[in-house]
Amino acid sequence: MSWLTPDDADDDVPYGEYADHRVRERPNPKANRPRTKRRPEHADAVIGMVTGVDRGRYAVRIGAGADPDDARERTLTAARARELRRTAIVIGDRVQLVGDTSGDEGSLGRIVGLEPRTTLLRRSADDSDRVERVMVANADQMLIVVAAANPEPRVRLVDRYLVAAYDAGIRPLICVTKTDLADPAPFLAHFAALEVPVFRIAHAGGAEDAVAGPLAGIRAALAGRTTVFVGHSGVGKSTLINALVPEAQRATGHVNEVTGRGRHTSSSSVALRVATPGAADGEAGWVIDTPGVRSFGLGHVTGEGILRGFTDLAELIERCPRGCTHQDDAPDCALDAAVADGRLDAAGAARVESLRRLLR
Ligand SMILES: Nc1nc2c(ncn2[C@@H]2O[C@H](COP(=O)(O)OP(=O)(O)OP(=O)(O)O)[C@@H](O)[C@H]2O)c(=O)[nH]1
Ligand SMILES: [Zn+2]
Repeated sequence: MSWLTPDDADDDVPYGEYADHRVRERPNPKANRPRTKRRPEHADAVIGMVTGVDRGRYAVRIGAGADPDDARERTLTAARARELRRTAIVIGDRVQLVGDTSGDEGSLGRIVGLEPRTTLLRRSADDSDRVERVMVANADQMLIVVAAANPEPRVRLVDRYLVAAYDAGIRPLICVTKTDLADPAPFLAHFAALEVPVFRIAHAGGAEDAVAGPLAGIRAALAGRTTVFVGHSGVGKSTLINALVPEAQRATGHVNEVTGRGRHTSSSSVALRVATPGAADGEAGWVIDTPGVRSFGLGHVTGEGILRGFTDLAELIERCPRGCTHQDDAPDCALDAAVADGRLDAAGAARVESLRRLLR
Protein backbone atom coordinates (compact mmCIF):
# COMPACT_ATOMS: atom_id res chain seq x y z
CA MET A 1 0.00 0.00 0.00
CA SER A 2 1.79 3.05 -1.22
CA TRP A 3 0.28 5.41 1.31
CA LEU A 4 2.18 3.63 4.04
CA THR A 5 5.61 3.62 2.52
CA PRO A 6 7.81 6.59 3.23
CA ASP A 7 9.11 6.65 -0.30
CA ASP A 8 5.96 6.53 -2.35
CA ALA A 9 7.95 6.79 -5.52
CA ASP A 10 7.12 9.60 -7.84
CA ASP A 11 10.03 8.84 -10.08
CA ASP A 12 7.63 8.88 -12.97
CA VAL A 13 8.01 12.64 -12.82
CA PRO A 14 10.46 13.58 -15.56
CA TYR A 15 13.67 15.03 -14.25
CA GLY A 16 13.40 18.00 -16.56
CA GLU A 17 10.44 19.23 -14.62
CA TYR A 18 12.78 20.28 -11.86
CA ALA A 19 15.60 21.48 -14.07
CA ASP A 20 15.05 25.08 -13.07
CA HIS A 21 15.41 24.26 -9.41
CA ARG A 22 18.95 24.50 -8.15
CA VAL A 23 19.68 22.12 -5.32
CA ARG A 24 22.16 23.72 -3.01
CA GLU A 25 25.08 21.48 -2.37
CA ARG A 26 27.83 22.17 0.09
CA PRO A 27 31.26 20.64 0.04
CA ASN A 28 31.26 18.03 2.75
CA PRO A 29 34.60 16.28 3.09
CA LYS A 30 33.26 13.73 5.58
CA ALA A 31 30.62 12.29 3.29
CA ASN A 32 31.06 10.39 0.08
CA ARG A 33 28.06 11.81 -1.57
CA PRO A 34 27.21 15.44 -1.83
CA ARG A 35 24.95 16.68 0.87
CA THR A 36 21.59 17.88 -0.24
CA LYS A 37 20.10 20.59 1.83
CA ARG A 38 16.77 19.32 3.02
CA ARG A 39 15.14 22.68 3.20
CA PRO A 40 16.14 24.94 0.36
CA GLU A 41 15.66 28.59 1.12
CA HIS A 42 12.91 29.85 -1.07
CA ALA A 43 12.14 33.34 0.01
CA ASP A 44 8.90 33.25 -1.94
CA ALA A 45 7.66 29.90 -0.59
CA VAL A 46 4.12 29.71 0.76
CA ILE A 47 3.25 27.32 3.59
CA GLY A 48 0.37 24.90 3.06
CA MET A 49 -0.98 21.77 4.73
CA VAL A 50 -1.02 18.42 2.97
CA THR A 51 -4.61 17.14 2.92
CA GLY A 52 -4.28 14.28 0.44
CA VAL A 53 -1.66 12.13 -1.21
CA ASP A 54 -2.19 10.17 -4.39
CA ARG A 55 0.58 8.58 -6.44
CA GLY A 56 3.17 11.25 -5.95
CA ARG A 57 0.72 14.13 -6.16
CA TYR A 58 -0.21 16.07 -3.07
CA ALA A 59 -3.33 18.05 -2.33
CA VAL A 60 -2.19 21.05 -0.32
CA ARG A 61 -4.43 23.63 1.33
CA ILE A 62 -3.26 27.18 1.65
CA GLY A 63 -5.22 28.90 4.40
CA ALA A 64 -6.85 32.30 3.96
CA GLY A 65 -4.20 34.98 4.38
CA ALA A 66 -1.27 32.55 4.45
CA ASP A 67 0.01 33.91 1.14
CA PRO A 68 0.66 37.68 1.18
CA ASP A 69 0.36 37.82 -2.62
CA ASP A 70 -2.94 35.99 -2.79
CA ALA A 71 -5.09 35.93 0.34
CA ARG A 72 -7.58 33.35 -0.96
CA GLU A 73 -8.01 30.06 0.82
CA ARG A 74 -7.41 27.37 -1.78
CA THR A 75 -6.37 23.79 -2.36
CA LEU A 76 -3.83 23.02 -5.01
CA THR A 77 -2.09 20.04 -6.49
CA ALA A 78 1.66 19.84 -6.01
CA ALA A 79 4.56 17.52 -6.74
CA ARG A 80 7.60 17.33 -4.56
CA ALA A 81 10.97 18.60 -5.65
CA ARG A 82 13.46 15.96 -6.60
CA GLU A 83 15.68 16.48 -3.59
CA LEU A 84 12.75 15.55 -1.36
CA ARG A 85 12.07 12.23 -3.03
CA ARG A 86 13.50 10.28 -0.10
CA THR A 87 11.57 12.35 2.39
CA ALA A 88 8.24 11.05 3.58
CA ILE A 89 5.63 13.73 3.10
CA VAL A 90 2.34 12.74 4.69
CA ILE A 91 -1.11 14.06 5.47
CA GLY A 92 -0.92 16.86 7.99
CA ASP A 93 2.56 17.97 6.97
CA ARG A 94 3.15 21.68 6.60
CA VAL A 95 5.09 22.16 3.38
CA GLN A 96 6.83 25.02 1.60
CA LEU A 97 5.45 25.58 -1.89
CA VAL A 98 6.78 27.40 -4.92
CA GLY A 99 5.85 27.41 -8.60
CA ASP A 100 2.23 27.77 -9.60
CA THR A 101 0.43 28.05 -6.28
CA SER A 102 -2.72 29.57 -7.76
CA GLY A 103 -4.66 26.34 -7.44
CA ASP A 104 -6.16 27.05 -10.86
CA GLU A 105 -7.31 24.18 -13.04
CA GLY A 106 -4.29 22.30 -14.38
CA SER A 107 -1.79 24.16 -12.17
CA LEU A 108 0.97 22.34 -10.35
CA GLY A 109 2.85 23.67 -7.35
CA ARG A 110 6.16 22.33 -6.16
CA ILE A 111 6.96 21.26 -2.62
CA VAL A 112 10.48 22.39 -1.79
CA GLY A 113 10.61 21.97 1.97
CA LEU A 114 9.02 20.54 5.05
CA GLU A 115 8.24 22.51 8.21
CA PRO A 116 9.18 20.93 11.56
CA ARG A 117 6.52 18.52 12.83
CA THR A 118 4.88 18.69 16.22
CA THR A 119 4.00 14.98 16.20
CA LEU A 120 4.46 12.05 13.87
CA LEU A 121 2.25 8.96 13.95
CA ARG A 122 4.04 5.87 12.74
CA ARG A 123 3.43 2.18 12.51
CA SER A 124 5.32 -0.81 11.17
CA ALA A 125 3.98 -3.62 9.01
CA ASP A 126 4.43 -6.03 11.89
CA ASP A 127 6.31 -6.15 15.16
CA SER A 128 9.45 -7.68 13.66
CA ASP A 129 9.59 -4.94 11.05
CA ARG A 130 11.79 -2.11 12.27
CA VAL A 131 11.04 -0.01 9.23
CA GLU A 132 8.57 2.56 10.28
CA ARG A 133 5.76 3.71 8.05
CA VAL A 134 5.01 7.33 8.52
CA MET A 135 1.25 7.81 8.63
CA VAL A 136 0.23 11.28 9.73
CA ALA A 137 2.06 14.43 10.82
CA ASN A 138 1.02 17.13 13.29
CA ALA A 139 -2.03 15.34 14.73
CA ASP A 140 -2.64 16.26 18.36
CA GLN A 141 -5.40 13.71 19.02
CA MET A 142 -6.18 10.15 17.96
CA LEU A 143 -9.79 8.97 17.91
CA ILE A 144 -9.71 5.19 18.18
CA VAL A 145 -12.92 3.97 16.55
CA VAL A 146 -14.06 0.54 17.63
CA ALA A 147 -17.39 -1.24 17.11
CA ALA A 148 -19.31 -2.72 20.03
CA ALA A 149 -19.88 -5.69 17.70
CA ASN A 150 -19.56 -6.68 14.04
CA PRO A 151 -16.60 -6.67 14.00
CA GLU A 152 -15.97 -7.67 17.62
CA PRO A 153 -13.92 -5.12 19.55
CA ARG A 154 -10.32 -6.21 19.90
CA VAL A 155 -8.71 -5.11 23.13
CA ARG A 156 -5.21 -5.82 21.89
CA LEU A 157 -5.58 -3.69 18.80
CA VAL A 158 -6.76 -0.80 20.95
CA ASP A 159 -3.76 -1.38 23.25
CA ARG A 160 -1.57 -0.98 20.20
CA TYR A 161 -3.21 2.25 19.11
CA LEU A 162 -2.81 3.59 22.62
CA VAL A 163 0.89 2.75 22.66
CA ALA A 164 1.40 4.38 19.25
CA ALA A 165 -0.49 7.49 20.39
CA TYR A 166 1.36 7.94 23.69
CA ASP A 167 4.67 7.19 21.99
CA ALA A 168 3.98 9.94 19.45
CA GLY A 169 2.76 12.41 22.07
CA ILE A 170 -0.79 12.30 20.73
CA ARG A 171 -3.81 12.36 23.08
CA PRO A 172 -6.00 9.29 22.61
CA LEU A 173 -9.82 9.22 22.65
CA ILE A 174 -12.02 6.16 22.19
CA CYS A 175 -15.27 6.11 20.20
CA VAL A 176 -17.43 2.99 20.34
CA THR A 177 -19.80 2.69 17.37
CA LYS A 178 -22.68 0.26 16.79
CA THR A 179 -23.80 0.41 20.41
CA ASP A 180 -27.22 -0.68 19.07
CA LEU A 181 -25.71 -4.14 18.55
CA ALA A 182 -24.05 -4.80 21.92
CA ASP A 183 -23.26 -3.26 25.28
CA PRO A 184 -19.69 -1.98 25.13
CA ALA A 185 -19.26 -1.84 28.92
CA PRO A 186 -17.28 -5.11 29.30
CA PHE A 187 -14.90 -4.03 26.55
CA LEU A 188 -14.52 -0.53 27.96
CA ALA A 189 -13.71 -1.92 31.41
CA HIS A 190 -10.25 -2.74 30.06
CA PHE A 191 -9.48 0.93 29.64
CA ALA A 192 -11.29 2.35 32.64
CA ALA A 193 -8.09 3.01 34.58
CA LEU A 194 -6.60 5.02 31.73
CA GLU A 195 -8.83 8.08 31.92
CA VAL A 196 -9.16 8.17 28.14
CA PRO A 197 -12.32 10.06 27.11
CA VAL A 198 -14.93 7.66 25.69
CA PHE A 199 -17.77 8.38 23.25
CA ARG A 200 -20.57 6.00 22.37
CA ILE A 201 -22.62 6.24 19.21
CA ALA A 202 -25.15 4.21 17.22
CA HIS A 203 -26.27 4.76 13.66
CA ALA A 204 -24.10 7.78 13.04
CA GLY A 205 -25.47 7.81 9.52
CA GLY A 206 -29.08 7.70 10.69
CA ALA A 207 -31.58 10.37 11.62
CA GLU A 208 -29.78 13.49 12.79
CA ASP A 209 -32.06 13.76 15.87
CA ALA A 210 -31.20 10.32 17.13
CA VAL A 211 -27.46 10.89 17.07
CA ALA A 212 -27.39 14.62 17.78
CA GLY A 213 -26.27 14.21 21.38
CA PRO A 214 -23.35 11.83 20.89
CA LEU A 215 -22.22 13.65 17.74
CA ALA A 216 -22.21 16.98 19.55
CA GLY A 217 -19.90 15.50 22.18
CA ILE A 218 -17.48 14.28 19.54
CA ARG A 219 -17.63 17.59 17.68
CA ALA A 220 -16.79 19.49 20.84
CA ALA A 221 -13.75 17.27 21.37
CA LEU A 222 -12.55 18.00 17.83
CA ALA A 223 -12.73 21.80 18.10
CA GLY A 224 -9.46 23.48 17.28
CA ARG A 225 -7.62 20.14 17.10
CA THR A 226 -6.20 17.89 14.43
CA THR A 227 -7.55 14.43 15.14
CA VAL A 228 -6.49 11.29 13.34
CA PHE A 229 -9.23 8.64 13.18
CA VAL A 230 -7.99 5.06 13.32
CA GLY A 231 -9.81 1.77 13.46
CA HIS A 232 -10.18 -1.76 12.23
CA SER A 233 -11.85 -2.06 8.86
CA GLY A 234 -15.65 -2.15 9.06
CA VAL A 235 -16.09 -0.47 12.45
CA GLY A 236 -18.12 2.38 10.94
CA LYS A 237 -15.38 5.00 10.77
CA SER A 238 -16.50 6.30 7.37
CA THR A 239 -20.12 6.42 8.54
CA LEU A 240 -19.01 8.52 11.51
CA ILE A 241 -16.87 10.83 9.41
CA ASN A 242 -19.70 11.39 6.94
CA ALA A 243 -21.96 12.38 9.84
CA LEU A 244 -19.33 14.82 11.12
CA VAL A 245 -18.32 16.16 7.70
CA PRO A 246 -21.31 15.59 5.37
CA GLU A 247 -19.46 16.90 2.31
CA ALA A 248 -16.74 14.29 2.86
CA GLN A 249 -18.80 11.51 1.28
CA ARG A 250 -16.40 8.83 2.39
CA ALA A 251 -17.40 5.55 0.80
CA THR A 252 -19.02 3.20 3.28
CA GLY A 253 -19.15 -0.53 2.85
CA HIS A 254 -20.64 -3.61 4.35
CA VAL A 255 -19.10 -5.88 6.85
CA ASN A 256 -18.41 -9.30 5.46
CA GLU A 257 -20.63 -11.70 7.44
CA VAL A 258 -17.96 -14.38 7.42
CA THR A 259 -14.83 -12.46 8.29
CA GLY A 260 -16.47 -9.59 10.15
CA ARG A 261 -14.29 -7.27 8.13
CA GLY A 262 -15.17 -4.28 6.03
CA ARG A 263 -14.38 -4.22 2.37
CA HIS A 264 -11.62 -1.67 2.82
CA THR A 265 -13.84 0.85 1.16
CA SER A 266 -11.67 3.71 2.33
CA SER A 267 -8.23 3.07 0.93
CA SER A 268 -6.38 6.33 1.37
CA SER A 269 -5.87 8.93 4.07
CA VAL A 270 -7.40 12.35 3.77
CA ALA A 271 -7.67 15.47 5.94
CA LEU A 272 -11.10 17.06 6.25
CA ARG A 273 -12.24 20.22 7.95
CA VAL A 274 -14.92 19.61 10.52
CA ALA A 275 -17.40 22.17 11.76
CA THR A 276 -17.23 22.43 15.53
CA PRO A 277 -19.59 24.19 17.93
CA GLY A 278 -19.09 27.86 18.59
CA ALA A 279 -15.80 27.80 16.75
CA ALA A 280 -14.63 30.95 15.08
CA ASP A 281 -13.40 30.02 11.64
CA GLY A 282 -9.81 29.58 12.72
CA GLU A 283 -10.82 27.09 15.41
CA ALA A 284 -12.59 24.56 13.24
CA GLY A 285 -11.05 21.15 13.66
CA TRP A 286 -9.30 18.87 11.24
CA VAL A 287 -10.19 15.21 10.95
CA ILE A 288 -7.72 12.88 9.31
CA ASP A 289 -9.24 9.65 8.09
CA THR A 290 -6.93 6.67 7.64
CA PRO A 291 -7.69 3.38 5.90
CA GLY A 292 -9.12 0.69 8.15
CA VAL A 293 -6.35 -1.72 9.09
CA ARG A 294 -6.33 -5.15 10.66
CA SER A 295 -3.02 -4.84 12.45
CA PHE A 296 -0.90 -2.05 13.76
CA GLY A 297 2.77 -2.98 14.08
CA LEU A 298 4.84 -1.43 16.84
CA GLY A 299 8.24 -2.68 15.66
CA HIS A 300 9.53 0.88 15.70
CA VAL A 301 8.54 1.55 19.33
CA THR A 302 11.11 0.88 22.05
CA GLY A 303 10.31 -0.98 25.28
CA GLU A 304 10.24 2.40 27.03
CA GLY A 305 7.77 3.65 24.46
CA ILE A 306 5.51 0.64 25.05
CA LEU A 307 5.55 1.25 28.80
CA ARG A 308 4.40 4.82 28.15
CA GLY A 309 1.22 3.36 26.65
CA PHE A 310 0.39 1.77 30.00
CA THR A 311 0.09 4.83 32.19
CA ASP A 312 -2.35 2.90 34.38
CA LEU A 313 0.47 0.52 35.38
CA ALA A 314 3.22 3.14 35.65
CA GLU A 315 3.00 3.57 39.40
CA LEU A 316 3.34 -0.18 39.99
CA ILE A 317 6.21 -0.54 37.54
CA GLU A 318 8.16 2.07 39.45
CA ARG A 319 8.40 -0.44 42.29
CA CYS A 320 9.93 -3.16 40.09
CA PRO A 321 13.55 -4.16 40.67
CA ARG A 322 16.08 -2.41 38.47
CA GLY A 323 16.21 -3.91 34.97
CA CYS A 324 12.96 -5.83 35.48
CA THR A 325 11.70 -7.31 32.21
CA HIS A 326 8.13 -7.33 33.63
CA GLN A 327 7.64 -10.80 32.15
CA ASP A 328 6.01 -13.81 33.88
CA ASP A 329 9.40 -15.16 34.87
CA ALA A 330 10.83 -11.85 36.08
CA PRO A 331 11.72 -12.18 39.77
CA ASP A 332 9.79 -9.79 42.03
CA CYS A 333 7.99 -7.99 39.22
CA ALA A 334 5.62 -5.59 40.98
CA LEU A 335 2.91 -6.42 38.46
CA ASP A 336 2.66 -10.03 39.73
CA ALA A 337 2.35 -8.83 43.30
CA ALA A 338 -0.42 -6.39 42.37
CA VAL A 339 -2.40 -9.10 40.57
CA ALA A 340 -1.89 -11.55 43.45
CA ASP A 341 -3.06 -9.22 46.20
CA GLY A 342 -5.99 -7.81 44.23
CA ARG A 343 -4.72 -4.26 43.72
CA LEU A 344 -5.27 -5.05 40.04
CA ASP A 345 -8.73 -6.42 39.20
CA ALA A 346 -9.51 -8.72 36.26
CA ALA A 347 -9.27 -5.84 33.78
CA GLY A 348 -5.96 -4.78 35.33
CA ALA A 349 -4.62 -8.32 35.06
CA ALA A 350 -5.61 -8.35 31.40
CA ARG A 351 -3.71 -5.09 30.91
CA VAL A 352 -0.63 -6.73 32.44
CA GLU A 353 -1.00 -9.65 30.05
CA SER A 354 -1.34 -7.22 27.14
CA LEU A 355 1.77 -5.31 28.20
CA ARG A 356 3.73 -8.53 28.48
CA ARG A 357 2.76 -9.63 25.00
CA LEU A 358 3.83 -6.30 23.53
CA LEU A 359 7.15 -6.35 25.39
CA ARG A 360 7.98 -9.90 24.33
N1 LIG B 1 -25.78 -1.51 13.31
C1 LIG B 1 -24.95 -0.52 13.01
N2 LIG B 1 -24.29 -0.55 11.85
C2 LIG B 1 -23.44 0.46 11.55
C3 LIG B 1 -23.23 1.55 12.46
N3 LIG B 1 -22.31 2.38 11.91
C4 LIG B 1 -21.95 1.85 10.72
N4 LIG B 1 -22.63 0.68 10.49
C5 LIG B 1 -22.51 -0.19 9.31
O1 LIG B 1 -21.25 -0.85 9.33
C6 LIG B 1 -20.77 -1.05 8.00
C7 LIG B 1 -19.35 -0.55 7.85
O2 LIG B 1 -19.36 0.85 8.01
P1 LIG B 1 -18.25 1.80 7.36
O3 LIG B 1 -18.54 3.19 7.82
O4 LIG B 1 -18.10 1.55 5.92
O5 LIG B 1 -16.96 1.22 8.10
P2 LIG B 1 -15.43 1.66 7.99
O6 LIG B 1 -14.88 1.58 9.34
O7 LIG B 1 -15.29 2.96 7.29
O8 LIG B 1 -14.83 0.50 7.10
P3 LIG B 1 -13.59 0.55 6.07
O9 LIG B 1 -13.96 1.50 5.00
O10 LIG B 1 -13.50 -0.85 5.63
O11 LIG B 1 -12.43 1.03 6.85
C8 LIG B 1 -21.78 -0.36 7.08
O12 LIG B 1 -22.64 -1.33 6.57
C9 LIG B 1 -22.51 0.59 8.01
O13 LIG B 1 -23.82 0.87 7.60
C10 LIG B 1 -23.98 1.56 13.70
O14 LIG B 1 -23.85 2.43 14.56
N5 LIG B 1 -24.81 0.49 13.92
ZN1 LIG C 1 8.34 -5.60 36.49
